[in-house]
Amino acid sequence: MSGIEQARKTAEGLAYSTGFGNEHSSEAVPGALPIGRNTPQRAPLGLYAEQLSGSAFTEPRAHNRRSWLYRIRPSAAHPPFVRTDNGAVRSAPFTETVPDPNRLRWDPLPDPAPGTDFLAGLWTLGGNGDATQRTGMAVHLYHADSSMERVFSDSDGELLIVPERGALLVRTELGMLRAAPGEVALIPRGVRFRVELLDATARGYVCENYGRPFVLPDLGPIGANGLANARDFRAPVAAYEDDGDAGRPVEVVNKFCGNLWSATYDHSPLDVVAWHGNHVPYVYDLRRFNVIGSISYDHPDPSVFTVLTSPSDTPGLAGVDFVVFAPRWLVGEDTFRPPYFHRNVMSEYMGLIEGAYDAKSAGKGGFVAGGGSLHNMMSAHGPDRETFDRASAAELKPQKIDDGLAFMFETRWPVTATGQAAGAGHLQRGYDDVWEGLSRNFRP
Ligand SMILES: O=C(O)Cc1cc(O)ccc1O
Ligand SMILES: [Fe+2]
Repeated sequence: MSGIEQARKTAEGLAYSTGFGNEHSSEAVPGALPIGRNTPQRAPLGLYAEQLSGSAFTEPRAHNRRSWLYRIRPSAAHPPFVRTDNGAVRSAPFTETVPDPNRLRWDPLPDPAPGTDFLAGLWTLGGNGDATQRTGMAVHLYHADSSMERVFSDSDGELLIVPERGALLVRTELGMLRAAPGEVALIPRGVRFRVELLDATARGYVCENYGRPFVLPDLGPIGANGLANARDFRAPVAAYEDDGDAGRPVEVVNKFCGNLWSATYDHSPLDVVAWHGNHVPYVYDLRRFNVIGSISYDHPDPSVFTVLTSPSDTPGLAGVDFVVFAPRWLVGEDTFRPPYFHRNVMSEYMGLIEGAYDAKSAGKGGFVAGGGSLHNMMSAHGPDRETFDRASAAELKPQKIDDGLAFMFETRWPVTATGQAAGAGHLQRGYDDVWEGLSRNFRP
């Protein structure tokens, strides 16, 4: 059986524990999870107890995040990490280019060189903030044709993985997740994981969130239900790798304050037999998103499409929001239905998982799946000319938008491109032209 077939067989039978932000618990071997205490004098079955903290010990209960892991070897037993090649990974602060007020758009990444795993194929587009201050975010893309054999963890932030092509099997310390295009997977800060490919190639986007962990947005007058529902988030159940007494060499790569560091362990660190807690990875199917929109007139702001938000200390002001443009009905009367022209104090990176986006043409050289656009703070954007002309003249019958899945990472600070993104061959030259020819129609 090929590696891909084996991984697919494993992924098919995955079990999950549901809910968002709740306390989960799981044991892969009966009796592995201590009952009634976290650190018994001797943990069950000869395991080592370890706490993994995603928040300061003293943060309010509503923000407090930690998981207790019961593992075959303690994480502390490892050789020194040494710097390794950062590849195409860049981190905040982003200083390779100056922040650009222009609208920018990229075609998809070119195919990866043979033998590229998820980590080698991680390519940073840009970002903001400072990884050492736990502020801001980075936009990465990835392309891969090989499963990781090494293990990765990110001390700088949580990783929201948005597959666009190819399903992934993500083996984490807390268990396995399957994430296919249309789903998103989140790996919390510090959790070690390995990405295996379930298809021949994989491609997608990653939001690295240096700031406060993503949570579900408040619903206000929407009420107790809607948008992304908590019960549709799936955390893994415990699953562990046991290399026996002899062990085996496993490379572990850690992203720390912007650089990659590597150590070769004598065993797999994915050796957690039982765990409980709320600092957990999860997967969410974007097709489960309950879309709320206008049923009278006008185009609502896209904040109604927020799946996850990373709050700042200012109420309503997110470090970064993850927003999805999912299939929905448009029924607005006397309304220009696609996104309006606008200039936004927040900065918008948009990607396309499949099909088309209702503000942009999707043809070659347009906004295509795997590509992305960056509309930085206050930059003027909105429907391209083709969309404006079509939507201004359209007959306003109820209309189902179900030919695409787009998303946005919307962030409070401008996104500064990396040198490789600003100079990329796949940066579209002449993006401004999509707004050319919007004719003067003023007839006083
Ligand atoms: O620019 C975009 O396409 C994203 C967007 C969508 C929308 O429906 C309203 C505002 C907005 O920024
Ligand atoms: Fe916008």
